[in-house]
This record gives sequence, structure tokens and C-alpha cells, in this order.
Amino acid sequence: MTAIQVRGLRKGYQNVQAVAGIDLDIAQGEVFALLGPNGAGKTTTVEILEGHRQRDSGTVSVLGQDPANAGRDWRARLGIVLQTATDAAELSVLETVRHFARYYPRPREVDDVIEVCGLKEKARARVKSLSGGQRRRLDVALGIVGTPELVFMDEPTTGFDPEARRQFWSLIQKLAADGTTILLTTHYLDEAEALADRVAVIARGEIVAEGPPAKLGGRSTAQATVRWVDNRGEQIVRTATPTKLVNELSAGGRELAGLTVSRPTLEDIYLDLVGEKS
Ligand SMILES: Nc1ncnc2c1ncn2[C@@H]1O[C@H](COP(=O)(O)OP(=O)(O)OP(=O)(O)O)[C@@H](O)[C@H]1O
Repeated sequence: MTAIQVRGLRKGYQNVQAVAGIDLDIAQGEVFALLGPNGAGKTTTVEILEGHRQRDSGTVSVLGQDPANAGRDWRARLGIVLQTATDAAELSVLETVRHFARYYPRPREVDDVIEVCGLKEKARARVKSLSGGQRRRLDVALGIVGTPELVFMDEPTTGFDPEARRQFWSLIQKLAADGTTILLTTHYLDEAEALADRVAVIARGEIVAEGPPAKLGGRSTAQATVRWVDNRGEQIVRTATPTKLVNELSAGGRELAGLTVSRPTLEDIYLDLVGEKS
């Protein structure tokens, strides 16, 4: 089943066409990442899907309804992790999560949410005493406490230390394994690669490429780069048949100094795609 379907979505501000005709199909249970440079139109797109922003034109269906006029029941099926951190408050982490849980008809167990978001040690701490990364974890906790079918996350791991990011990734993987659909925006390509079933790259309000991270922009069929060092210096050859080349070079069991075989990384492909458009 389709969780999100978008056709011809457009949204302009005074003098910017922020979203310039986007189509998207995201299946139920899929983890989908929107990538793109600052100002590409990711947040605008996500906010329209959340029902927080009006579109100029196009059709949008999110969990079977148009966000522009969907009601409270629909909203209770969504989880939203906003880009801005939760307001500093006098309440403790536990009280805050408990408070938000009351808004939902089917909340998760509050202690479980706190634990899975890595906030157990901080459960009784005041929100205003948390570090930036811990505040972000609280945002994530509030986004999932309602047992959402679909979670929107705008740059969820900005400000996380490397260990917290890994913990967050395993949280997303758990949610996805339970069938939750996740749409996230991120500037971390390793995050997209680790988490997303599919990614879309947005530049200047348009999708310039879409697909599984391993295949994006012809990545899986791109030529490999073989590098080694011989008495003439560093050698670099691009080839579709790297195994054959390495076999020939190492004929007779000759050891090749500095040998590497590489294919374009997601970052290489991304920079190519985004560079073309900017
Ligand atoms: N409320 C607004 N009023 C006017 N222009 C806006 C508004 N919100 C966004 N824009 C403009 O629309 C364009 C797209 O912005 P958007 O926030 O959707 O980008 P983004 O891809 O989420 O960027 P980032 O990675 O920096 O979060 C930008 O040029 C931005 O300046």
C-alpha cells in the first residue's frame, strides 16, 4: 500500500519557486530519505505533507488523505520530528514524554520510548538542562510516542555525537521492522545509505534522481577506479572490468603496491547530481 503519493507538487514564496513540480510514491513500511543542498525545498515539501504548509498546486495523499484538510484522527497516525528543538522547559524528560503521550489514542509505553531513545539516565532531568543532542533525542521520543504509522523526521541527527547517531539508526531500523513508514531529510549521506530503502535527491525544487542508495545515478553500473603504484608512480585506470585488470596486472603472483579498487560513493554521485543543477 502507498503511504505517500505526490503528483506535480508546487510551492512558491515571494520570489522563490521552492518546490517546482515534485512526484513521489512512498510505500507503507519504507524508509525514504530526501537529500539536497540547503534551500533545495526539502523542508517545504515535508511540511506540506505534514499539513503544516499550503501548497500552490499538485495532488497529495498521505495515509489516504489530503493533508490540507485532514483532521485530528489523521494527525494522530503521524509522528513528526521537527527541525527546531523542543522548547526548553521546567518539566523533566519523563513528564514531557508522558504529557505528549496523552494526546494520542494508542501511545507507546513511556518508559520504553525513553529507553529506546537513549534518555534513561536523563529521565528525571529537566528538559532545559539537556545538551543539544539529548534535546534532539527528546524530539525523536515525542515523535514516536504516539505509535505513528508514518514518521516525518527533518534532519533528525543534527547535533548528535557519532555514538548517538548509531543508536538513532538502530532505533529507525526497529521502527521500520515494525512496519512504520519513515520519511527523513538528512545532509549525512552515510545516514541515508545506512537507513534508506530509497532516496530522492532534490535540487532547486525538483527531484534530480531517485532510487536505492546503492543504485542512485547509475552507481551500481558505474566504472570502477583501479589505483596502484609502480615504478612510474601512481597509476589510475577506470574500467568496467576491474577483476580482469587486476588479474592481468598481478600475473604470476606479482604484488601490487597501494592497490585499491573503488566505485563512486553515494557522496560522489550526490555531488555530481547537485552540481549539475546549481
Ligand atoms: N516561509 C518562507 N518564506 C519565504 N521563503 C521561504 C520560506 N520557507 C522557505 N523559503 C525558501 O524556499 C526555499 C526552499 O527552502 P526549504 O526550507 O524548503 O529548503 P531545505 O531543502 O529544507 O533546506 P535546508 O537543507 O537548509 O533545511 C529556500 O530558498 C528558502 O529560502
